[in-house]
Amino acid sequence: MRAISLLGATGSIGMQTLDVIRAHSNAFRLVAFSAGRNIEQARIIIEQFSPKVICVAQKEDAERLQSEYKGRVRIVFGEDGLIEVATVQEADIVVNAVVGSVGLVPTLKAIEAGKTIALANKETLVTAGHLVMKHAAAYGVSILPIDSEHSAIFQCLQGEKQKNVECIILTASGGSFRDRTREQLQHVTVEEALKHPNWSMGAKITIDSATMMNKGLEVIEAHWLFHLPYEQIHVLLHKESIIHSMVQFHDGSVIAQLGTPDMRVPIQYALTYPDRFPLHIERLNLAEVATLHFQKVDMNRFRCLQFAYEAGKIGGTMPTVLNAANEEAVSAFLTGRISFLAIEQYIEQAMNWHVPIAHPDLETIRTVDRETRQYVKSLYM
Ligand SMILES: NC(=O)C1=CN([C@@H]2O[C@H](COP(=O)(O)OP(=O)(O)OC[C@H]3O[C@@H](n4cnc5c(N)ncnc54)[C@H](OP(=O)(O)O)[C@@H]3O)[C@@H](O)[C@H]2O)C=CC1
Ligand SMILES: CC(=O)[C@@H](O)[C@H](O)COP(=O)(O)O
Ligand SMILES: [Mn+2]
Repeated sequence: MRAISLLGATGSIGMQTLDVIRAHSNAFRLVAFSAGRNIEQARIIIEQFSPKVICVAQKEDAERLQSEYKGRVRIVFGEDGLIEVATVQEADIVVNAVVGSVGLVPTLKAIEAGKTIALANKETLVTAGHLVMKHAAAYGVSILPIDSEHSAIFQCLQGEKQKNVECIILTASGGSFRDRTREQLQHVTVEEALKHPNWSMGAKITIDSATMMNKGLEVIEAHWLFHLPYEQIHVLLHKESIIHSMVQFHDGSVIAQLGTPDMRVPIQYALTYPDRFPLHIERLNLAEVATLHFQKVDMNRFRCLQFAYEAGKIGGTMPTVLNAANEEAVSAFLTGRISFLAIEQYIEQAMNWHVPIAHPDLETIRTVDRETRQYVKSLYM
């Protein structure tokens, strides 16, 4: 029986993780989880899974819940609460499915506590991949990817030697505006941006897919997870999201992982690794699909992807700035304060404003994250 602590249980990845736990209740049990502000959903999860400890974002919500569940569940809140959930003694695996760089410190603390990390929260690796990977190596902890492309690559690499990898190819759907010109992007709405063609996901990542920043974040995530230079990480447009990513080897062989787009596959693989459990999802029928499409990415059309490659290659605190600027700009777009194209404009301005610091420690990362958010806010407030 594997004991799981789940950060971000009320979100898209969180709820699908609960589906997997429910489907294999003989193999997994939920011992702790975190929610943000969705207290109604938190109550349902408490009733179904009877965890030991849960964390919510706000102190008032924690106090209210604690009086409801007195003597049954310990309720904590804020960043200290997230750390408590991430380090709860009973947990073997911590699934990190919160959105944003708020996931960084709980991940570091979970590593220190010796937990296996199943990582969906890509912002953690983008903002401080060097710290996370160094920490994981020092504490002998595995970081298992949940992001579909990285799970695909991880699966393709099983039994392979790192030295034989020529490059990896991340597939990209192109997001909600794949077929629109830059001219047509000027007046797009939040509602249109939130319609991803293939995946049902949280709001922030859906906007990231539309700007292609999602693929940019994934390039940096892949750099850290698979120890590859940026020159060996490629992106290919593939509108069907059936090939989840590929690895090309020095002998010219290309190994790909395919499947219908369903995040329960990579979530479950991270929880069962190195085993595989049955999963009752729609099977891929290639005869029915008949045709798969591929296209070169136009970096001028998808500027955020270009910014991510640049930030990754500069390194130091520049990926922290890329991530923080993106989080702030996406939040401003989602709340109707800036236009869709202003997202990339503010990220570019933040990267031009920042003087990168090499080999930043955690304190520096946190300072740069905070200052970048203030800088981006100053551009539209
Ligand atoms: N959705 C997907 O299919 C995929 C997602 N990912 C990555 O996984 C992560 C989660 O994505 P997704 O599930 O879509 O996101 P959602 O927005 O659906 O869920 C986010 C979760 O984080 C919680 N949360 C939000 N802000 C805070 C905060 N400040 N403090 C504590 N908890 C917070 C939310 O709580 P509440 O709702 O209660 O407020 C919710 O539980 C992201 O990093 C994303 O990029 C990667 C691949 C695929
Ligand atoms: C499901 C998943 O992993 C997302 O990151 C997905 O890949 C988004 O798709 P695109 O960014 O390719 O549009
Ligand atoms: Mn992905």
